[in-house]
Amino acid sequence: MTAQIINGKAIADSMLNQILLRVKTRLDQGKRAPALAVILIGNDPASSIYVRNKRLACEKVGIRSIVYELPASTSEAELLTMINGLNADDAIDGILVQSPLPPQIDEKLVIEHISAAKDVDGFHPYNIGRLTVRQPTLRSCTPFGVIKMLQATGIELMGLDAVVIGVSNHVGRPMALELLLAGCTVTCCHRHTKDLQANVERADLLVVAAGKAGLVKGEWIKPGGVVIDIGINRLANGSLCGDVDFATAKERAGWITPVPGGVGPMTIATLMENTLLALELRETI
Ligand SMILES: NC(=O)C1=CN([C@@H]2O[C@H](COP(=O)(O)OP(=O)(O)OC[C@H]3O[C@@H](n4cnc5c(N)ncnc54)[C@H](OP(=O)(O)O)[C@@H]3O)[C@@H](O)[C@H]2O)C=CC1
Ligand SMILES: Nc1nc(=O)c2c([nH]1)NC[C@@H]1CN(c3ccc(C(=O)N[C@@H](CCC(=O)O)C(=O)O)cc3)C=[N+]21
Ligand SMILES: [Mg+2]
Repeated sequence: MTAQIINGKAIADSMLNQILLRVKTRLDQGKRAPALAVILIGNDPASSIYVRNKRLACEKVGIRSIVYELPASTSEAELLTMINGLNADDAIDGILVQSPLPPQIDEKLVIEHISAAKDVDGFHPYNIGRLTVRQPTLRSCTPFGVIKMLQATGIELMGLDAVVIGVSNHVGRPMALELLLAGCTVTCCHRHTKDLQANVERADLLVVAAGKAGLVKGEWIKPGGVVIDIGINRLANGSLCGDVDFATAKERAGWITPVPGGVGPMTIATLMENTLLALELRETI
């Protein structure tokens, strides 16, 4: 069997078109455009590319973006002061601090400092808690983007045996919570998992977010299963790949996402939607 490729880029583009229409409607009604503040600290080349992609997406959908580029030497106190200002600024709807951060800055502290109502990454413990108790508000962009991608593809999630590899706060954990909310039976795998292969082999739906090229062998995939590869790895030749051996996995899976062109564009489209939602939610209080 050869898998159907899930075209995340196309699904994300149609989401962006719908967001643009919603923003235009606001403008026609005399309301203002949403605004996203992005803080980039230091000059990690990958982070610079992602931030540029976020700014381009904002331009496509009519969201005002303000990118703050701060030196790698920025202190934690300086960053927290800047966040205070953005939290208090009524013209700002979303605040995103690009990770990773330099070692002198405690990421947990920074995330908790962002107003939960402006946490368009969905990383704040309040927003993670909302998802945990089945009352999601602002949902983490990558996991929620994966759910939207599966819905757009027409894949029924209720009752599936889902296996998530990777349990980070930003990706793996909220992914497992999203799948639980969607009615899957969820298994979480990590570095201490005894038999990764055995878990993968029984997955109707496999979601991989480890950041290790070649971690999942194509031969492990359950025939006809759904494979979502969140991993982004840059190879020595400059090309990108995921965590799953794509060429072999696609000969067994029913559905599979490519890297690039799979989950990445969905993450960015969901960030745009969250920014609009953050504005709408603040308008109702
Ligand atoms: N497509 C997109 O939109 C996005 C892609 N990414 C990509 O997704 C990947 C994961 O990101 P992130 O969660 O932030 O990464 P982290 O490094 O924070 O977390 C990786 C997780 O994978 C687990 N892991 C690592 N190696 C193994 C292994 N050999 N076996 C089992 N589990 C393992 C780790 O386990 P342990 O906790 O035990 O160490 C950890 O839980 C990266 O490639 C990143 O670039 C990230 C965000 C968005
Ligand atoms: N506060 C914060 N929020 C994030 O959401 C966040 C972050 N920090 N730090 C880094 C990770 C990574 N991430 C990606 C988003 C889009 C693509 C993406 O668009 N990828 C394209 C390829 C892009 C390329 O060519 O490099 C694709 O997969 O098709 C990738 C990775 C968001 N992250
Ligand atoms: Mg991480």
